[in-house]
Amino acid sequence: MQKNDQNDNHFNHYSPDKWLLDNPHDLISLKKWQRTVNLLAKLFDAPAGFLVQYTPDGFQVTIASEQEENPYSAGAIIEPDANIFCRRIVETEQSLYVRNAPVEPCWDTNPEVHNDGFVSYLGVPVFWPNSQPFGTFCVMDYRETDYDETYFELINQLKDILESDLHLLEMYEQVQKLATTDPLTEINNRRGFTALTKQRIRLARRMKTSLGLFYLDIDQFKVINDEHGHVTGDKVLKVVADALRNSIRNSDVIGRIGGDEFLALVTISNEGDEEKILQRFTQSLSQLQDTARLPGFTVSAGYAAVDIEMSIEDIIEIADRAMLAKKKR
Ligand SMILES: Nc1nc2c(ncn2[C@@H]2O[C@H](COP(=O)(O)OP(=O)(O)OP(=O)(O)O)[C@@H](O)[C@H]2O)c(=O)[nH]1
Repeated sequence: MQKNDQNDNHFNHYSPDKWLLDNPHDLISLKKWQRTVNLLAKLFDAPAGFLVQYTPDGFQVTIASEQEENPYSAGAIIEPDANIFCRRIVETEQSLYVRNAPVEPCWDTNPEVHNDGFVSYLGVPVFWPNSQPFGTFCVMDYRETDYDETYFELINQLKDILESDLHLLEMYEQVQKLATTDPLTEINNRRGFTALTKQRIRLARRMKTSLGLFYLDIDQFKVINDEHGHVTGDKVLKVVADALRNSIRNSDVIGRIGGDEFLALVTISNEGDEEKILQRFTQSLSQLQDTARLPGFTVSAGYAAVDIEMSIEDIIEIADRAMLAKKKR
């Protein structure tokens, strides 16, 4: 079982490793970006303007100016090791102006030059707010060009518009993360868990998959706090969250919904999966408990098969009752 990927069971729509086009969001107006890229091409009297995103998978055209002479459209992906102009920008994090590429041997293997026939390129790096490169904002021409200082200012001004949108997106992500994450264990809080669970139930309805819900509660947690102090109590909570993380799949959802209460929504593919998950949890918990040299403690777990017609609150109630029935006192 692989370590759980925070991106999948948290609300994390954006990261420098994901294509922005695959994660459309109301906050970003792609129409506005389209107008900005069209304007860039128009002001430069260039046949092609682009906003290009870079990820380890390569370069993706996020926006392409809408002109007949432009051979690339939004969504086009170029291999990460292709000798394209944008790659140089991402590597150096510097602007690049090539007036006449065919006379520069370093561009001989650039498909934009030898396949598409582009001659001139001007591009600037676009950054995420954390200073990681998002990609490039650029214009290309089939003719040799001689842009003056005004053009450099212009492309940088237009780029600022795009970067301020990326900033807004990042701030939104941060606020959403704060609102949905338990700061101690860094797993979902009740709000985050409920919202993600609703999504997963909708998906299960469509895909006709089965889900189950675990309700876990640490036994005598008050006594741990009273006898060993709150710092140890906090460590116990973190270890329980880590053991849960280690026992589930990427697409499962875990959360801390109260002081010492946890929930896990899991996909059930085969009969008996729930017992295997619980076994993995118990094993991982005991290992982590030993490593962290924590006082011995146990966790009671209740399980309910999810009836997708029921409300989440009712399903939680059933799992809670199952947990209480097993509670070690
Ligand atoms: N260290 C620590 N303790 C917490 C936190 N949040 C809640 N608690 C404590 O968790 C304890 C929960 O106590 P109870 O609800 O009585 O649960 P319990 O002692 O595990 O009893 P049973 O569930 O019946 O086994 C309370 O003493 C809370 O003060 C936290 O973030 N950190």
